[in-house]
Amino acid sequence: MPGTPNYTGLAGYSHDTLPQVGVLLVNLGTPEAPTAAAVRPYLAEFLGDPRVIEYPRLLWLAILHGVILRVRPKRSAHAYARIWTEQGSPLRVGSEALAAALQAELGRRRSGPIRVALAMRYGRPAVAETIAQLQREGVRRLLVLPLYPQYSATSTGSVFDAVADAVKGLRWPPELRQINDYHAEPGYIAALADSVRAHWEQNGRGEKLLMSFHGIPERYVRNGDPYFCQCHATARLLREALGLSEEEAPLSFQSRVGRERWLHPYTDETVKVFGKDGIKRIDVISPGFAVDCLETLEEIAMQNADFFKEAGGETLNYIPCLNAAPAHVGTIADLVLRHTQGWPEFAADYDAAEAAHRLAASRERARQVRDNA
Ligand SMILES: C=CC1=C(C)c2cc3[nH]c(cc4nc(cc5[nH]c(cc1n2)c(C)c5CCC(=O)O)C(CCC(=O)O)=C4C)c(C)c3C=C
Ligand SMILES: [Fe+2]
Ligand SMILES: [Fe+2]
Repeated sequence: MPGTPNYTGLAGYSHDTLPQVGVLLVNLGTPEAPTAAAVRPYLAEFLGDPRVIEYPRLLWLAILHGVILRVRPKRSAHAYARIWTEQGSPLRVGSEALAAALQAELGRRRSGPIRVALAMRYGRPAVAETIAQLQREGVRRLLVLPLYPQYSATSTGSVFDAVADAVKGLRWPPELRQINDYHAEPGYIAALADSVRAHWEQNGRGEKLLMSFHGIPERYVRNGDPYFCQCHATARLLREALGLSEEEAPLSFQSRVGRERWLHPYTDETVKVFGKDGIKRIDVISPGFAVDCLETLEEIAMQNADFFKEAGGETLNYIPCLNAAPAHVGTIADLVLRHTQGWPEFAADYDAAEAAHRLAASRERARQVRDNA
């Protein structure tokens, strides 16, 4: 029996629409405002994601809604207020700038039609609404690029879930490709190394270069998450690029939540040990974040800087994320070009003018067939 369609689609399909390639950048998401009222729904969605908290479901939802969402939003809002800008949350501002710069860079490097869009895994613009919008704009092939250099089921895996959910409801899903990670991408490592050298030139050099990555529960790694290994690989490659030893440039994990054991060593404990050991000056970089956010600007540059000083240190210099720096945009564009190879509209020899010409000719033939009928 006909009724409401089970799948959404675009009415009025016509053979003469030029298909487009789309690139969907996805970052974590961030609250709409630095207030408890705005942080609560964001945290409810984030911490309600079974990829993030792998715990017996009903028990966890009871703890989340009964305890955590009553306490944490206020505390988090206070932290967000310390880094909020006139344009909004740094994570949003930085991600939007990166997406705009990538669109411009791809336009310079390829003549084929390509549309870059940005979605957030939690909050807005949501992955599903962004994919629907891309479809309306004619995107038939879609490359998904989560803005997480290292793969984790909790971050990248969750983005893939959201994409799968979004296309499940579509009558004609786009052709899909997904980038798992870019933790060892040579251009990415070189861009990080250059940013460290530039920082040293401008600010002088600390006694240590601490590479701090977002942590995850150790249990997830035991159960097969490659995140720990990929963080170590990024750290080793960055050390090699800078000619530093493991002692000069150690690795640590930040941002743990809850009582479970997370990946070690912890960033806060590490900077405290440095301070106690008489180290006066350290540099900290976060090679697991594409753009600056709460975890870098507040947790590293403010909180951990305080921990270091309280323990006897003098200066913690935070080295910013690559954000929309040209070297970062260039390496992401390289990734996109490599992963879209073979897609006709995006091939090296694609000629947009020729395609438009052929399209016009086919439209004209269709009109003649109609008129003769
Ligand atoms: C409790 C579990 C969490 C896991 C697992 C986790 C993994 C994870 N997170 C990022 C990137 C970011 N996390 C950010 C903030 C943030 N992370 C958690 C919890 C987990 N993250 C919370 C509760 C928060 C919110 C802030 C707070 O209340 O402390 C951010 C910054 C967001 C912003 O708005 O600026 C990023 C980015 C990765 C890459 C990751 C796994 C590898
Ligand atoms: Fe996180
Ligand atoms: Fe944090």
